[in-house]
Amino acid sequence: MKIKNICCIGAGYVGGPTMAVIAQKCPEINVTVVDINEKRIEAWNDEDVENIPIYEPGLSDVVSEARGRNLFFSTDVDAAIDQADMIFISVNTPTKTYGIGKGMAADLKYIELCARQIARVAKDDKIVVEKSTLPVRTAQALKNILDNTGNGVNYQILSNPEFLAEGTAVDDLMDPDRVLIGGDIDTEEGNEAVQALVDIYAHWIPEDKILTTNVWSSELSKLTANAFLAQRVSSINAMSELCEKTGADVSEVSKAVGMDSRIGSKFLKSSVGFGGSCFQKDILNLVYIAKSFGLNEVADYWHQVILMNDHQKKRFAANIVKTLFNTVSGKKIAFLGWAFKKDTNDTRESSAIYVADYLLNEQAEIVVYDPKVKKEQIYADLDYLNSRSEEENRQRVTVVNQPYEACQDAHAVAVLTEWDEFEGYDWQKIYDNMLKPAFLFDGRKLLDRKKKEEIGFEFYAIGS
Ligand SMILES: NC(=O)c1ccc[n+]([C@@H]2O[C@H](COP(=O)([O-])OP(=O)(O)OC[C@H]3O[C@@H](n4cnc5c(N)ncnc54)[C@H](O)[C@@H]3O)[C@@H](O)[C@H]2O)c1
Ligand SMILES: O=c1ccn([C@@H]2O[C@H](COP(=O)(O)OP(=O)(O)O[C@H]3O[C@H](CO)[C@@H](O)[C@H](O)[C@H]3O)[C@@H](O)[C@H]2O)c(=O)[nH]1
Repeated sequence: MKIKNICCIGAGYVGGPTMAVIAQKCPEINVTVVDINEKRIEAWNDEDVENIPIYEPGLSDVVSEARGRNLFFSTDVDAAIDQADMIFISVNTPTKTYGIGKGMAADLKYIELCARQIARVAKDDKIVVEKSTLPVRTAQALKNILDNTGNGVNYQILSNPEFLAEGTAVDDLMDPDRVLIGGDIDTEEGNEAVQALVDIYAHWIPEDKILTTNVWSSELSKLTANAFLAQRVSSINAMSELCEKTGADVSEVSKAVGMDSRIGSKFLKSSVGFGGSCFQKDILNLVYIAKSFGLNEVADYWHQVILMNDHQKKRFAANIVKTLFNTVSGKKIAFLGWAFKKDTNDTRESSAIYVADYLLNEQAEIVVYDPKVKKEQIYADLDYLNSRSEEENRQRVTVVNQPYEACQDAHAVAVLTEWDEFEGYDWQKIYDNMLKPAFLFDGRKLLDRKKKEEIGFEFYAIGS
């Protein structure tokens, strides 16, 4: 079966980059990315490709090559569903904020809406691909909705979880460690659908990296991969606190440990805690699934990864207060970085938000500089926590476009994101313009301690 038209519902951090790369690599397939968010679609269609809504290194080049040729962004969801042979669902699946499973389970309302819309519109057979990260066995629910509310057409449901990391999305999509496709591999129709998706990826990915499994293994592998990755960060962060007490240095420990080929060197960088839209949400979802099967020990085991992460953010903030003579009230703290990691404008679950909230509760004044995050986003992140009034957030937090301005007259500077440019700043100039003693807190182990101490900074870095 040859796919001619693809529709992707959801033009976010996954739908946008993933479809741009598929369109670039498969010029004979028309790819239409649709979203109900008009502003987002408008930005994807902006004449100036630098204004697309998602910052990812290399993404604007891919979009400008394919956009208008075989890559389209639209708000006409029905038309795109109608024309497509294959429909990717790439909508958000956040943690539930209400009702049963509040604070733990994945909220599947957007997924269900997509399924109902597909069922209503589709007039011929479709392959529906789960691209969003979903609880294991969601495909069953999708199939039920499609079969029971549809127009009698046949659906094949595939699971094709996305493993890209933000900040490296384009590289990850061009050269992934693997592509995972789950389908109904016990039937001929199921195999045909799986093969149709394999054929798309095979345009640029070696077939030995394209893994096919049953649907449930595929769905669960995505949650498992994120749980393992986040667990490594929490494990090294747990060691960072012990390092600080014992004179060990967590960078040295992680290098020594990571050189064991059985352990490996990646994802052992201690930090002010992991952020991002995925790890916390997906582990909470895993914990909820385990609990719902009565597997309490399994649930508690994974939950500890989150608790450790909460502790890491809190202790970084508490250490700032303690070091600044037990009070930050009225003191100016400069934040370098707000995004949850470098090379992205995404701030979802960024540790910076929680560190700021803690310090604001201690009546600090915060000035933020981030190379890619917009002012409105920073205020929206703080307002979302509902810790204080929106007016107070705007009074006490200032957002500037220049790092030296952020650090001017500050009592302390805190590095919250590992943007490359931070180490290259004129730190002598920053020191000269700060109040003394000038405190520097490195939450990312990015800065050279020796050089900063030579300048005169009182320097604190996670894990040493
Ligand atoms: N962000 C990542 O790095 C990443 C990586 C791998 C997997 N995932 C998973 O991919 C999924 C999407 O994540 P994201 O970061 O792209 O989310 P996102 O919030 O950036 O994008 C989702 C988009 O879906 C749109 N949408 C929601 N309901 C819709 C509907 N009914 N019709 C049309 N559009 C609708 C929203 O308006 C939004 O623009 C999630 O399940 C996430 O867990 C994310
Ligand atoms: O050694 C490390 C590695 C990461 N982090 C932090 O962990 C968070 C997550 O980083 P990363 O995993 O690189 O970014 P994400 O975009 O959240 O990607 C994760 O989540 C995605 C969504 O499910 C998956 O697709 C990816 O495979 C998975 O890496 C960030 O705050 C990082 O700063 C560390 O503190 N130390």
